[in-house]
Amino acid sequence: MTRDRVNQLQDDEAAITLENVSMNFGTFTALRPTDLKVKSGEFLTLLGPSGSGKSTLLNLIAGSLAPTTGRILLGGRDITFAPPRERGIGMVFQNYALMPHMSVFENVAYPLRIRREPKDVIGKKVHDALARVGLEGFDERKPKQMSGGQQQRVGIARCIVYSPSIIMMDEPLGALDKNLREQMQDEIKRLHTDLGTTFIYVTHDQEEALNMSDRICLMNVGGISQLGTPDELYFEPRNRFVAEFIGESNLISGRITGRDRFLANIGGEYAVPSREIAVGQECRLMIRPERLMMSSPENEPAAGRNSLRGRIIDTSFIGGMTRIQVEMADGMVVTSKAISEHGRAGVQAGTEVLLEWDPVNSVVLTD
Ligand SMILES: Nc1ncnc2c1ncn2[C@@H]1O[C@H](COP(=O)(O)OP(=O)(O)OP(=O)(O)O)[C@@H](O)[C@H]1O
Repeated sequence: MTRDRVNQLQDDEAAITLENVSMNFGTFTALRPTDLKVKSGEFLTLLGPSGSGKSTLLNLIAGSLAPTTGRILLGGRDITFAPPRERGIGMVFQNYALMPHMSVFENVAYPLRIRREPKDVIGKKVHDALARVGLEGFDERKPKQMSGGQQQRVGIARCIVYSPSIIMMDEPLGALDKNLREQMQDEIKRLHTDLGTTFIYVTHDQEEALNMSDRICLMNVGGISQLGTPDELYFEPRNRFVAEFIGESNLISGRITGRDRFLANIGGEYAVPSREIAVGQECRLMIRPERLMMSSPENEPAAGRNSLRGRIIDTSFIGGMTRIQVEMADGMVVTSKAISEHGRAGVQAGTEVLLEWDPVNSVVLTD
């Protein structure tokens, strides 16, 4: 997804607004006071490690939890204490939560029966929903006669059948194997595009979040670490947690010595993108492994580039890319990544190399 697309989603068209929302369980704070605007029509992912507060935030929006402080607005309507059924928010769960004794048709029809829709309308809507998830002809099956992926498609059909204004999915692909997960990621993305509905999606899998989202809300210990597009989080991480959670990163500790100068603690001064940071401020310099260009140690770095010299201590072939670990004379180890080439020479352990990078491809992190 592009930033252009996210910019098209207007801020003032918030589907959900959280103002100062927090959640305590007894003396334990699961969610610190949080502000969040989910834009109408966007695919927003709540990403974070286990225990970071993703499900708590989702349950507050769904109405299965009431916040300790703050307000939750759906469109302009205050729903902070409204019961879940009055919110019109659809949910898809990791464990599918299907009714085992009911057929696929009856499971998907259930939300419409509760809403007392006429029989012929129910028949049409259920078949439309099943067609959208590729389950035509499965009406009479029972959930246990289906694979995990098929059961989750039923879960999704049951959610979209009554056209909720917001669809929330809590680790919906968590129980599926990798290939099926990737296939269903694409299906869910397509569904989001077709429906145009606001999606709020929970996962702890960063690749899934990068692949699917318009924006990612990265959470850590009960708070939002950064909210932004996938490329903002990858290229402009706000702090060390974001830099390490999203993708791989090299972090060099040191301090700022001038407007665009950085001195590493273990020695070596580097050019960095200029930022308003006080001279002397301790910080870390972050460089993504694929930005460290490797070449022969006889080479001189190109003008304006930073460089390190070291020795390869390990390489791992990971398909399209090869990870190369390089140790400097002072013991610091950095990781470089290069496009794999069949039978490539010169990347075996023990080889001396020059690593260089353009300062614009590094980020100074102050916390
Ligand atoms: N009902 C509860 N009572 C007490 N503590 C709770 C309760 N629900 C959640 N917590 C705690 O709140 C914190 C956040 O939990 P939450 O389920 O929101 O995390 P999560 O990011 O969704 O994690 P996971 O990826 O493991 O599902 C955790 O430390 C959890 O133990």
